[in-house]
Amino acid sequence: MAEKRNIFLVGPMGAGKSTIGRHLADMLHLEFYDSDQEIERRTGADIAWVFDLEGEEGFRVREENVIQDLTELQGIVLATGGGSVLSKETRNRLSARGIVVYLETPIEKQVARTQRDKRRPLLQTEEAPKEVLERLAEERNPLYAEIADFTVRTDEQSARAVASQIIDQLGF
Ligand SMILES: Nc1ncnc2c1ncn2[C@@H]1O[C@H](COP(=O)(O)OP(=O)(O)OP(=O)(O)O)[C@@H](O)[C@H]1O
Ligand SMILES: O=C(O)C1=C[C@@H](O)[C@@H](O)[C@H](O)C1
Ligand SMILES: [Mg+2]
Repeated sequence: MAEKRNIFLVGPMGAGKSTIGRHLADMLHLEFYDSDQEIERRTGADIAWVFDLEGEEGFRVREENVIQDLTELQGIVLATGGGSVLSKETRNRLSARGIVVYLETPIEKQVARTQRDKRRPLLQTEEAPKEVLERLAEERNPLYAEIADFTVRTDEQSARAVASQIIDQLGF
């Protein structure tokens, strides 16, 4: 049987990877996975707890392992964690095992979309969320772009409309 293709969504916090990923999977009849949710399922703890107990370093090891396992599957949509691309191993895996879509959105939108949700430990600091997001963007945006097959903006249309646009660009 022909190999079923995977779609991997990358991009920063609040870009809409989890939300758009669910729509995409529904529309394409593919399985949906989210690396953050998978870490929570495996540990029985939420992301904030994992950061508290194991630090960001421990979280990144778990994230790399989860993505390693999930990229063995076929016919999935995977919403990756915003910092997962920091791992070269993960970037290589994503590039090799599926079509990588970079979801891009302005920092102001990221701030608005993440401000009511306290589940992102990197934004629960003294530093203003906008500054944290700008700092992360500087380091990570080139990494998202490096592995992206194509990029889609998520601030101009609804999540469902973005999913449709992605399907058009995938050509299947
Ligand atoms: N056009 C849109 N596309 C995607 N998400 C949107 C859109 N408009 C509003 N949102 C909202 O933005 C919020 C953040 O989206 P989501 O949690 O999917 O981001 P994420 O990229 O998965 O972030 P993280 O990396 O932190 O997991 C959600 O509450 C979602 O409903
Ligand atoms: O951008 C990041 O580093 C993160 C994004 C989220 O998806 C989670 O993986 C976690 O909150 C860290
Ligand atoms: Mg998410």
